Amino acid sequence: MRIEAEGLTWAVAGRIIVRDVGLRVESGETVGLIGPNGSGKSSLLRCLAGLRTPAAGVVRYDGQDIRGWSARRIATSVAFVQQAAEADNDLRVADVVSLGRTPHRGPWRGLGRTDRLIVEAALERLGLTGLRSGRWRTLSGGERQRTHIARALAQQPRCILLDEPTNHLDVRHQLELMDLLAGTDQTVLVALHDLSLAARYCDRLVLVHHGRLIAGGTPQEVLTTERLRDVFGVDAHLDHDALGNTSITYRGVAAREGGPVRQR
Ligand SMILES: Nc1ncnc2c1ncn2[C@@H]1O[C@H](COP(=O)(O)OP(=O)(O)OP(=O)(O)O)[C@@H](O)[C@H]1O
Repeated sequence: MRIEAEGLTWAVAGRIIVRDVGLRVESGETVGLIGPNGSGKSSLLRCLAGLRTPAAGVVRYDGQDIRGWSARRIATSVAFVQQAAEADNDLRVADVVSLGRTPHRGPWRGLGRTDRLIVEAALERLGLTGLRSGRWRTLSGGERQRTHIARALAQQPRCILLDEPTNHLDVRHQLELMDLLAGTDQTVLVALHDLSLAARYCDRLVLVHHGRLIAGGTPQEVLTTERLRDVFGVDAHLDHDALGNTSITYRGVAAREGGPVRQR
């Protein structure tokens, strides 16, 4: 599914948070959304997931304006894995993942055989089969995060939006998740702070700064020493090899004009 935004603007309490964003993620692409803290990544993802009403502009799924769509209709197309997603404390892992089937069945109907198979497959893909009976309140941060990603997969959306899905994961689980996202046929837009992961796994990156989309393209095109300094405030050395891999060595916080130089 293609997901796009045109002239998208969202404001709260008189402050513009997402400013005139034009973005297009093609069917099957894995696109990384990068930008410093507070630049508007989560807000943009929420607008794209239909959770925020834009002040201006439009969000389209496969060319269709989603204005007026019900939450359920949106959820059959798009799954959103939020940063600090919560779930009822008493639920078991498998129950949380089963919630992903709700848009397809309605809240009060039990799971059918196909639903159960889909839930089992999602548990397995996130390595949660052994934890299926674990209680939510007993899970680690990373286990909760994987559970929410499994719920999103069980939803069988055509597009997955993820907000910092790797922040609680150990290195192996980070790589497994990124492999999964890059390998799926679904359209993926994923906000990431880890620029090396973003460069390694994403087909394209889009860079948000002060609510505006200021750059988009291949990781090699978007990640430059100038942007790392000007947008992220760090001095870094970038190596883009012939195979398209990028390695980033951070040297320190970029010196502010008139400020102290802090380098290691
Ligand atoms: N509901 C809201 N009410 C008031 N301010 C908000 C609201 N949602 C977001 N903001 C503000 O909008 C700005 C962008 O926030 P957002 O969470 O979209 O950024 P982000 O790029 O995802 O940040 P981070 O990388 O820290 O998660 C922040 O200054 C935040 O305080």
